[in-house]
Amino acid sequence: MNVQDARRMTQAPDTHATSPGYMPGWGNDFETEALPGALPQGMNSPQKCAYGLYAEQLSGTAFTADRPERTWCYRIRPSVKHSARYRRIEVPYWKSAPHAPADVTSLGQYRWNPVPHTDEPLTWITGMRTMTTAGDVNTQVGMAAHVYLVTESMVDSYFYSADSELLVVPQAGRLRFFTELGIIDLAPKEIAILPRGLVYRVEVLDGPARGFVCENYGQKFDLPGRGPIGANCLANPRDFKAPVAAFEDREVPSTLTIKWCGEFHETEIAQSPLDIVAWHGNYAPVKYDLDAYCPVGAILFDHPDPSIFTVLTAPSGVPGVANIDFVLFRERWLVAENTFRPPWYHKNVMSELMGNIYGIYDAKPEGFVPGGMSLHNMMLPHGPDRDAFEKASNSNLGPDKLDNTMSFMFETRFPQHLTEFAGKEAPLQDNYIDCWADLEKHFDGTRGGV
Ligand SMILES: O=C(O)Cc1cc(O)ccc1O
Ligand SMILES: [Fe+2]
Repeated sequence: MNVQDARRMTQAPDTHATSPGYMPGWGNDFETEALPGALPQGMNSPQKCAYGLYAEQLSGTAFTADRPERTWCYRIRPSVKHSARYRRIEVPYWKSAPHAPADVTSLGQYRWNPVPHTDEPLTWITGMRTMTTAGDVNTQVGMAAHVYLVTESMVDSYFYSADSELLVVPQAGRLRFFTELGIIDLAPKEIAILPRGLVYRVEVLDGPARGFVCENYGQKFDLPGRGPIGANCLANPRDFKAPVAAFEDREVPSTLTIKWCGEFHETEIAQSPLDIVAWHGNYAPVKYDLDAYCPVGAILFDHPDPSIFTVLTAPSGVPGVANIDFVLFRERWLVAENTFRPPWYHKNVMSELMGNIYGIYDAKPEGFVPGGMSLHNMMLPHGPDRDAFEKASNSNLGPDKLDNTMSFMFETRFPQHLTEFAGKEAPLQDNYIDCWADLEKHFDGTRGGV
């Protein structure tokens, strides 16, 4: 294809690629071009780039990082070309740490029903509802947990977060993330990571859409070390998919919204910023199918720590203590003998925020419903509800499949603070702690053994 033909192909429709394509592998050094020959070979900064493109680097780690993560982009215009100064805007429901409202207490066991949609049309930006924040966005530690309610596509409107990478966990509906580096379509049972600094717009493919977001202010998510498990199982690198290059050549007045130090700013731009024709590098968005997660568990007795179900971990700088672990409780066989099989009762120095994607969670057969969330904050006791305890203590133990279940946990070393939304507007279950009220005293001091 010659250059003229290739250019024509980008004219109608405006978008060069309308269905996504993906490249497999976690942390690979990818290369991809939407037009042939757009990617310089053997160097990054040629004096003139093919097709009259501009070269621009996106640095996701410091220049001097041991394993730098950066991507070279070949784009129609450099992203510095926008036509207005940044001006502050209000996005009232998207909060950042530190944020601990005085009239909301975070000390407690909390559970919410699914946050319902309303008649209000909401985009990815206006539909973000922060539930908790932890750490400090300015010092780049901690996280925020959000629910998103999205009914409308972003039109001539683009967004990036300078504060964070976003881990997106859909629960209902399908979304398209048209990013600078390509297109990711996302449905429930999949997750995506949108790196810090990457521009995108979000379209509704099948709405309304609801899901969860973990906003990571700190060091990027990585695959956990598998230790004695060895080289396979859990999340395998090849199941992560980065998009192939896709671009738009559209000259329409547009807005670009930036989240920066917890504040939102807007600028005008005369064209679509999604104009990267080719790129190479290892700093890219990815998606992952949670059905590809291969759980490893107890095959004789006892209940291991949930860290065996870690999909991704974001380090905090302290070895073994994560800024965030993303943990998946999916379908699996329970075979442990002579064992209380559900999660045990415990208090944890880490703070556990859980969400239900579908089905029933074994420790909470009632009340923790798809789309719902719970929070067991730092050092606050929790565990199976009364019915789960009685059932698991008395059932005949054969091999048992936990079917139709997918829940997850955002676990952080920092206490999580409820927002006003989480404490006052979201459908908080006021009676949650009653699920433990009927736990009986079984103690009999005259009887040894069981
Ligand atoms: O609290 C929870 O339900 C999450 C959890 C699950 C598990 O299997 C062990 C510990 C734990 O915190
Ligand atoms: Fe727990």
